[in-house]
Amino acid sequence: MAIIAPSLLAADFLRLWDECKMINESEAEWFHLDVMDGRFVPNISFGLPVIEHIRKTTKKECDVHLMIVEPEKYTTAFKEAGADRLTVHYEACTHLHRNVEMIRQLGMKAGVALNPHTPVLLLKEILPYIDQVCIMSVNPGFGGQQFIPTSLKKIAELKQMIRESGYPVLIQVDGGVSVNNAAALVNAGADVLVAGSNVFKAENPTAAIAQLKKAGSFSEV
Ligand SMILES: O=C(CO)[C@@H](O)[C@H](O)COP(=O)(O)O
Ligand SMILES: [Fe+2]
Repeated sequence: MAIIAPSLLAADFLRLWDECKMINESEAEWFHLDVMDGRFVPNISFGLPVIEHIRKTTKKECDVHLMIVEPEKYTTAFKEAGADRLTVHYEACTHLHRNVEMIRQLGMKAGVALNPHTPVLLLKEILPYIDQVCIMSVNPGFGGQQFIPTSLKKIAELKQMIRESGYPVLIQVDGGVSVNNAAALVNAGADVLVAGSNVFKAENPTAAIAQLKKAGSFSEV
């Protein structure tokens, strides 16, 4: 059964209270929060003050996806803002091991995200030190993009690597996730489905979350 993590990026920012309430009352387990700095990605989203307020409003796990350069400078600040899970990009870290150790030492779950062009094999040595991998199935920076189909193969390859490693690392897939590809993603090995537009832009977001949950529960393995 996949974990559902709606991404706030697609929410109506003038109605954040209602959007949070909707997530709180839904079947979603995590709240995915995309932080963009206009340097690592060509877009700027939101930062610490928004996360602080989301933290006060939701009991769901706050899963923060940092699309920023030098993420190590802000690890403590995101912990203080209320992040339960903190994901940094492989491509943004020179000292990835040091960064994920710091995240864990502060009591958060540590994640590493991979851009679509980055091979999963590069994560082999870091698997013992992390809790989740975020496979980006679009180029990071924007919501509402088309799912890149080769991501399915990456998920399957990573699943195999994780099985062989013996470490309990979750696979998250982020970008273009919908009820149409949820079952295929879970069958390939995804444990967590992040969905922005397909939840918040739906006519009935609560029902869209329930549909994702249902689609993600049909596993062939
Ligand atoms: O990290 C990102 C984008 O960079 C994502 O978390 C998006 O917010 C997903 O949005 P959709 O593709 O589901 O609309
Ligand atoms: Fe994200």
